Amino acid sequence: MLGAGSWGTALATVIARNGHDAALWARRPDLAEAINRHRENPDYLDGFALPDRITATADLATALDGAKAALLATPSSTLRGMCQAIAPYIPEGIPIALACKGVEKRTGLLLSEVVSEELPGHPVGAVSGPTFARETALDHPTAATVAFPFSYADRLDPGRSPAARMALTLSGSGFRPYVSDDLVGVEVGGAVKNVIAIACGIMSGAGFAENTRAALITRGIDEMKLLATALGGRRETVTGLSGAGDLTLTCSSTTSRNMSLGHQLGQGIPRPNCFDGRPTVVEGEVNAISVTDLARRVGVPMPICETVNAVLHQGADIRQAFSALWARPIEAEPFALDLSFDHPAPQTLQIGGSS
Ligand SMILES: NC(=O)C1=CN([C@@H]2O[C@H](COP(=O)(O)OP(=O)(O)OC[C@H]3O[C@@H](n4cnc5c(N)ncnc54)[C@H](O)[C@@H]3O)[C@@H](O)[C@H]2O)C=CC1
Ligand SMILES: O=C(CO)COP(=O)(O)O
Repeated sequence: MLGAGSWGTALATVIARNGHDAALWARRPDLAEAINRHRENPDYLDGFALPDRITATADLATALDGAKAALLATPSSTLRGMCQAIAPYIPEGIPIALACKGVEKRTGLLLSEVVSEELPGHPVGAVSGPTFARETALDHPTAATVAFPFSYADRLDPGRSPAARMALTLSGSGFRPYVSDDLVGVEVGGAVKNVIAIACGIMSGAGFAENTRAALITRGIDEMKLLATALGGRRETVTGLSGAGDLTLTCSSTTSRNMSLGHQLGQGIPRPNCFDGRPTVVEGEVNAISVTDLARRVGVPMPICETVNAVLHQGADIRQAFSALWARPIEAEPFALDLSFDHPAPQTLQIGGSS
């Protein structure tokens, strides 16, 4: 497990609890030492006792020595550098699963494409779904999708496919994996849901409530569907755990860092003061840029993601941006129906709610 943040630690716990040895790579030697000494990750999952089969190390060669599979659980923005760093040590041909979610900012590549570019010759997939780290570590009933493209040989013998083997490794009392061959659909869901969660947070922080959240979730699913299908993924995948499932979780409470960031911004807290000024991984923040860039490139309208990007990165005013989002010309649902008729002038939303 490459990355000893909250998610890497939780997934390593799932694997170790299932009776496998899990090497957990931490960037900082002092954290690796603290994990081994205290059987706890004090920085990212404090108060939770780690299984004995987890061994932390800050040395990549040690972490990957004899590995049967590798999971990448560092922030998406660090992924290419991580792949380059592990290239000399990763055993030939082992499956690599992404546990991080996003689209690369500079290139607009899906994270699996980044891994394949840097580490050719490995099956590359993803583990993605509605999975808060602490609940997963506590073995709360949790379900997620394990997605790898299926080769012809995998179809003939699915039980030996990388997806099935990864799913079997993760499958335990509380953790229930599902298997998919639609990696594109799964990755798009994981990248987009964080941006939509920021939108939900902004609106709740600004004083709006459940109608608004349900609208953003539902229209967010539509944005996911359009991007996934434009990139060759399947619509049905977007209604699964890695799409609608994760979107629902992430947009439901400020346990989500993405929802929480939006909520604080919606309350008028300046970005530098959010999370009390602590640096926090908020994937939707950087992915607001990469997702909207990618959407424009493939010609897909994603107005919610565009609005979040405008607020976070282009200095747009929350009230004006979200008013404009709500006042867009009437559209058809589903999107395919061709509509055109006169539309009234945009109205301004009453941020802070109206009584
Ligand atoms: N926390 C959660 O509930 C879940 C998180 N994820 C995803 O997992 C990924 C990691 O997130 P968390 O573990 O939650 O973050 P975290 O904030 O708990 O930990 C971040 C980790 O990344 C490491 N890191 C930071 N900068 C780095 C760099 N330049 N190079 C290498 N490592 C670096 C940190 O040392 C730390 O181990 C994200 O993509 C997130 O969306 C996915 C599912 C659930
Ligand atoms: O991806 C997650 C849950 O599936 C974690 O969401 P946050 O990064 O918003 O906390």
